[in-house]
Amino acid sequence: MRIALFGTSADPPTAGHQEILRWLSERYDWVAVWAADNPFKSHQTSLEHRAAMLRLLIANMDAPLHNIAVEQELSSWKTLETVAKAKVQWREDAEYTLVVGSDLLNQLPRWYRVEDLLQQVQLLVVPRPGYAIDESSLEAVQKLGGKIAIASLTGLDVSSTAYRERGDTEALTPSIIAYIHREHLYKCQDATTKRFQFH
Ligand SMILES: Nc1ncnc2c1ncn2[C@@H]1O[C@H](COP(=O)(O)OP(=O)(O)OP(=O)(O)O)[C@@H](O)[C@H]1O
Ligand SMILES: O=C(O)c1ccc[n+]([C@@H]2O[C@H](COP(=O)([O-])O)[C@@H](O)[C@H]2O)c1
Repeated sequence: MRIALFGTSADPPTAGHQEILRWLSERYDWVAVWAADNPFKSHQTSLEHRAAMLRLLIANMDAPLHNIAVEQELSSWKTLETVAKAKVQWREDAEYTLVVGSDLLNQLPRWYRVEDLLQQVQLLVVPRPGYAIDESSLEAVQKLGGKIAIASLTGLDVSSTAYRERGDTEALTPSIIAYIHREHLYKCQDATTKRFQFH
């Protein structure tokens, strides 16, 4: 069984995450996704809201995809811990692929006990506009034991930051926009979005 593990800050989840999930679902037996904290970032919304938005993102995908699940109990800021939980949930001998965007390649060597982590997973890097995959970053991760594959998909040119900082609703799907309005999240951005709509 081939399992894709995809953790996200989901602050908020974007159309970019959705596209990656769709792509993974066509290639892996099971796609586990969860909202998590990232110790290298601050988050603007509670983990509970971020997990709820992630569930909505998946529930509202065009085609019903029966092999994607929000496995929120896997969530930990230490991905090593997430993998340990995954191994309890599925078999020890399942093949685990950790999915990250190319923007994380430079951060990865600073992750918690990264060598232990890289021993237990394959790494799939999704190219992201603006974050070229350079040889030296690849080599650094390979030296730590990383078994790296590059996805044939290039991610959309969107980000959660683009929404948080500029109110870029192009990055979001309609159900996430509705949830943000209903729950009064990201207040400044919401005001910006409304102002743009009126002018
Ligand atoms: N458009 C994208 N293309 C490729 N990878 C992506 C894309 N969006 C997110 N990812 C990857 O998905 C994972 C979760 O991303 P994250 O939730 O941090 O989104 P983000 O848009 O990068 O957020 P932020 O702008 O807050 O940093 C990371 O591995 C990230 O590299
Ligand atoms: O294990 C770590 O040390 C570690 C450090 C930074 C990020 N992560 C995880 O990487 C995933 C992607 O993070 P982000 O913020 O880019 O969405 C998410 O599951 C984080 O918990 C994990």
